[in-house]
Amino acid sequence: MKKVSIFWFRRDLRIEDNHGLFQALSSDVPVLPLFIFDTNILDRLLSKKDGRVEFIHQALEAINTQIGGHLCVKHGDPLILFRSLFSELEVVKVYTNHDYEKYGLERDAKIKGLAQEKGVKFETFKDQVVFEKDEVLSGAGTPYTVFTPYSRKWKALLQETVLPNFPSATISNYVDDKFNIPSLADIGFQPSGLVFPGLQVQDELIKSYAQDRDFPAKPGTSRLSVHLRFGTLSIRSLVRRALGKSEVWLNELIWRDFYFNILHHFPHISEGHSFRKEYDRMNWRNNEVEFKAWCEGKTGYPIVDAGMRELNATGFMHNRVRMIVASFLVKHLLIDWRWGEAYFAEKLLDFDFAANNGGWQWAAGSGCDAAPYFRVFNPTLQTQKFDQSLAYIKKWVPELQEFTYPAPIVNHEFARGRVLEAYKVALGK
Ligand SMILES: Cc1cc2nc3c(=O)[nH]c(=O)nc-3n(C[C@H](O)[C@H](O)[C@H](O)COP(=O)(O)OP(=O)(O)OC[C@H]3O[C@@H](n4cnc5c(N)ncnc54)[C@H](O)[C@@H]3O)c2cc1C
Repeated sequence: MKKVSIFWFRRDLRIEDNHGLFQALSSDVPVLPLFIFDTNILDRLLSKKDGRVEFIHQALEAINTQIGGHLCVKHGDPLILFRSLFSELEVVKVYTNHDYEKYGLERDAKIKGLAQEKGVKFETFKDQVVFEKDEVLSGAGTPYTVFTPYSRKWKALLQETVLPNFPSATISNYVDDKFNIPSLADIGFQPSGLVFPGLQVQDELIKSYAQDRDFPAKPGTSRLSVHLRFGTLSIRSLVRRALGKSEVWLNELIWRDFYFNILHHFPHISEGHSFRKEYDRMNWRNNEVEFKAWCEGKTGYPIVDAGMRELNATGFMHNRVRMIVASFLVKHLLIDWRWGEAYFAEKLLDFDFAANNGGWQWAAGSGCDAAPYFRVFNPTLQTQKFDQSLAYIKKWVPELQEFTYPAPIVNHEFARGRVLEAYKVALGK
């Protein structure tokens, strides 16, 4: 048997500037590039038209074309598949990039254990974030739980570091074998009908990001989140683009690192707990009819309905509107933030556990945020500020002026009083 190494693609679906892939290709041993459609993940998806699966499939086709057909794509349970790969091939080493999520960590520990049993090396690399784990700590050696001091330290560290650019696309030390990629239908999925955002962001957009980013009717944000989610773009390349052009956009990229940092240091958030555990005492109303109205964009609050309809139709929602709909679910309807978190997880193309959980806990006041629970967004004022001409709302709620459009599901002032009381009771204020 010929010796091979395996590079296992996961959230890093690109050839350019890929740390683990670069390390694998730089060794003498030919590399089998591998992707696994993991049935432990796919079997839990509710729709067979899930856009994320289609996005991944397209990214794999692109990689395979770029590397001349050498990409090996499998479908099944990674542990079982690695067991057969280790028996069919003389595998010297498995290379892959770090995963930070609960399932990924447990899966990697099992594969590493199996590799060790078979005498195969298993090594992972930092690729998905700029700084990870214990790299950004306070002077006292503790993790940051508030963004601003974290970002200050992050920026100071960046100044001391040369941000690497791994030339993985320039080395082609792949095995000779060529493979066919299974079709979407082969793995039990169908096209979603969604349009995926492009890979490009113009310098002009980055430069005017600070002025435009809060207005959902404007093309003022990059729409790169799905590419960062699946690694079709390198975070390092985007940080390089941001430097000197927009401090505000750079901060958004740092928020992403920040939430990975929270996930790493506070794993209880992966177990369904509030970041601030006292918030788990909240007594939610959890009215299912109201939850359905929120999901379907039928609350009678146009900005909330527009956001939910955008999400349902495109798999995307503008950040300002994500904050408004999340606040509305939690504060106006008194529905557990975990219900909203789960709905976003099902629908968002860019769904990422760390950012999504962080965003929802921020909205619920239970997260790592200096702003307290009593910030209750007023959807009407938010509309006046950020969609004054109603351009965004009219796009998604065309029946706004018609009698078919529902009356508000709840009165704002009443809801505000109700939620503040509920928080006071829960927190013993
Ligand atoms: C309730 C809620 C849930 C969210 N869920 C997710 C999620 O599942 N996945 C996700 O990627 N983002 C999530 N966000 C953050 C943010 O809304 C999206 O990253 C952003 O809207 C994506 O649009 P964009 O690519 O145009 O971002 P831009 O504004 O162009 O920002 C550039 C990149 O920075 C990162 N980023 C921006 N804002 C944040 C943030 N607040 N937290 C973490 N990263 C950020 C994203 O990777 C984004 O693509 C959530 C926010 C809220 C309030």
